[in-house]
Amino acid sequence: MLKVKGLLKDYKNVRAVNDISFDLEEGDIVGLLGPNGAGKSTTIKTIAGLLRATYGDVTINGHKNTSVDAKSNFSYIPEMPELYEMLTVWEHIKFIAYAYKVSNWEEKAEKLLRRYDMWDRKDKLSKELSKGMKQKVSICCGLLPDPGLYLFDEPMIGLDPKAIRETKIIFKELSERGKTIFVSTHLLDSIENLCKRVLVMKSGTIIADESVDNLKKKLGNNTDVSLEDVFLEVTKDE
Ligand SMILES: Nc1ncnc2c1ncn2[C@@H]1O[C@H](COP(=O)(O)OP(=O)(O)OP(=O)(O)O)[C@@H](O)[C@H]1O
Repeated sequence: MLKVKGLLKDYKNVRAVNDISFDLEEGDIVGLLGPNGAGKSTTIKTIAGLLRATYGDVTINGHKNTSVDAKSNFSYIPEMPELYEMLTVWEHIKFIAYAYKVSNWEEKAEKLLRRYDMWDRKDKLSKELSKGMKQKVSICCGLLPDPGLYLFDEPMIGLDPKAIRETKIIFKELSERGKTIFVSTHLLDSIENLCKRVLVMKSGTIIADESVDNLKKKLGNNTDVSLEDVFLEVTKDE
């Protein structure tokens, strides 16, 4: 579904992503972990085509990531929700529905907004929403077109516990329907039981690409070991 080959991204004087390669298959939920500045957001933005790769190839369902065919087959949900201040929640949803030609969109949108406790706020302007509410709208907009691939950058930040739980349930439902989810996060316990596989980045490179179980085994197969323990161990400075 997603193929990343030899991806390298330089900002002026900074090599943010240094020659990374990986593939994601249909139905995968893969976590992208790493300390601050590791290159997670840059990787996701480059896959989404918002940043131009310095080198390397990214394909989505066999199509180059910047092509229209690829763009119609993924949703990118950014770290900071980017909404139009003077549009209401419902107008955002309608905009996405029209842009992606979503059939039966009103019914789907109502279900999504209800799941995120946003139905009663559908006529509010986005500038009147809290940070968490904006995040919920951003997630609903990403979910509405029902693409094959979801790129989530820190989706849980700012969400209340109920919305975090709902998001995890939605991830599972999407995966069961063969959708692919690539999710960066620092909230390790939020994905521990969700992602079978994690990529760990540090200083622009992938230092681990394994199942959570395998990573735990590397720490002695202790059943008390958490993903947080594993993360701190693999990312510690030598
Ligand atoms: N617009 C930019 N211009 C120059 N350097 C940048 C820019 N954006 C990010 N960087 C640098 O690229 C590197 C990777 O940043 P990135 O935001 O991808 O990391 P991250 O893993 O998402 O971090 P965080 O967990 O803090 O969100 C860092 O060294 C950062 O300082």
